[in-house]
Amino acid sequence: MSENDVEKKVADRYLKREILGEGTYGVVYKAIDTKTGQTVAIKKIRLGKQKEGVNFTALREIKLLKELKDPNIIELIDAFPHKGNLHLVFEFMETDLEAVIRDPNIFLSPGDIKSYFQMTLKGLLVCHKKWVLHRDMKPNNLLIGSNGQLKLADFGLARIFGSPGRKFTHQVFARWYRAPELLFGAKQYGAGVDVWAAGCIFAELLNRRPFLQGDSDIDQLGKIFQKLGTPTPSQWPDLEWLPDFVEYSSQTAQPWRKLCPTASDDALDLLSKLFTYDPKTRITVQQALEHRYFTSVPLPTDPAKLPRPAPKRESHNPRTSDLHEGPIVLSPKKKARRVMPDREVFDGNAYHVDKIDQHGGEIRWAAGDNTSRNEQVPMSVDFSIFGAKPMSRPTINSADRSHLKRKLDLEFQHPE
Ligand SMILES: Nc1ncnc2c1ncn2[C@@H]1O[C@H](COP(=O)(O)OP(=O)(O)OP(=O)(O)O)[C@@H](O)[C@H]1O
Repeated sequence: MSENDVEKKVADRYLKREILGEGTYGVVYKAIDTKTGQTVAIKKIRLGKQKEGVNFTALREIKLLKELKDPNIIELIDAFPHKGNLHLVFEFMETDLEAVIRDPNIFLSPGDIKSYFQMTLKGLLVCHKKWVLHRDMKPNNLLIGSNGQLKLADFGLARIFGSPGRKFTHQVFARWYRAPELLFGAKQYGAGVDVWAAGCIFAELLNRRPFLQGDSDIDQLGKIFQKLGTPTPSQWPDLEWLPDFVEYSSQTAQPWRKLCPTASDDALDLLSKLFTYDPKTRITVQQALEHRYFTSVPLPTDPAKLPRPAPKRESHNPRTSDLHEGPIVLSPKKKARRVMPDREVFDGNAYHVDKIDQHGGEIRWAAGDNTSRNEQVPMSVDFSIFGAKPMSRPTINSADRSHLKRKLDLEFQHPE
């Protein structure tokens, strides 16, 4: 049996349904796993031509993700290459935290907020215990299942496939959750970046609106300082050594009570610790979970009782309920909110940060890497070879993504 036959057989296990949307790494579509009958979400990532050889690091890290099994982490059920694309098969999730936060019909009680945030931290703790950072924590990456369980998604993808090009509109939103050390160009960073993002998500749950909405990296820092005050040398001794350090005019911190008026004292205390400027003294996820906020009344709501929006992708539509009919392409509503034309500025510096020394000293996006984030760098995967040296990080530009989408639509129209 040729390698292609093996690939085809694996791919045939899944019956493609409608497109769910398109994210930073490619198109995501709903599918049925014919082996188990389970509904799954398949993320299709273009790999490019095989001439680049093996991306051993990507394979190893995908394997690592597959092994990460936890109630608060989305399960990576399968991963396989097919027709030059890498397909990542995840359990299907009904909705996400962004949809919960934005739904005006949903009232979130203090216990509900506590429950959603506790599940977020529990998922993060599992990642951090395995020395894996999420690096792209934001409410739409926190998926929610039919039983109310919240699960971290898009976990580790930034590290495997590289940080997406700055021209993606998606990145505008990622910025709001970005820790100040990243905005100041830190080359080495740790779990604190996820803790900062978790703080932003917590404040967003409490206020029902994004907490720090900058429209450029510089503006993002401005927004942070405007609320939390400019960091003093005693608060963050190493700040001035960061590569992109610039001095901001001094501002004093606003009281937390004013920033999150509806929060309890315990919630405000936890918030202030999550937003510690110096990453070295920022609270850890473990410490955050041990904070008295989680043991004081009201206790976290049972996940099954949490309010959730109506499932955004019902299959009740008679046109989609028959597996043998052609798929309906659905564009999730929330994407509309993401398009912010003319706001993206490529400053060329602040995203030289995708390096971390958490996994055996590996540095990703080597310093001085001159690969433009706007260029396509094909990645190829050869599942039969191990031990080759890691390749450079690939990126997928928006032209590729449109191409990929067109191709996918064509495949739907002309099933093999
Ligand atoms: N496991 C899943 N179950 C159901 N829907 C999913 C799943 N994973 C992703 N989706 C949906 O597919 C679409 C694209 O998701 P993807 O994670 O690629 O991008 P995103 O979260 O919208 O943006 P970004 O790439 O910036 O995080 C979204 O509408 C998302 O809700």
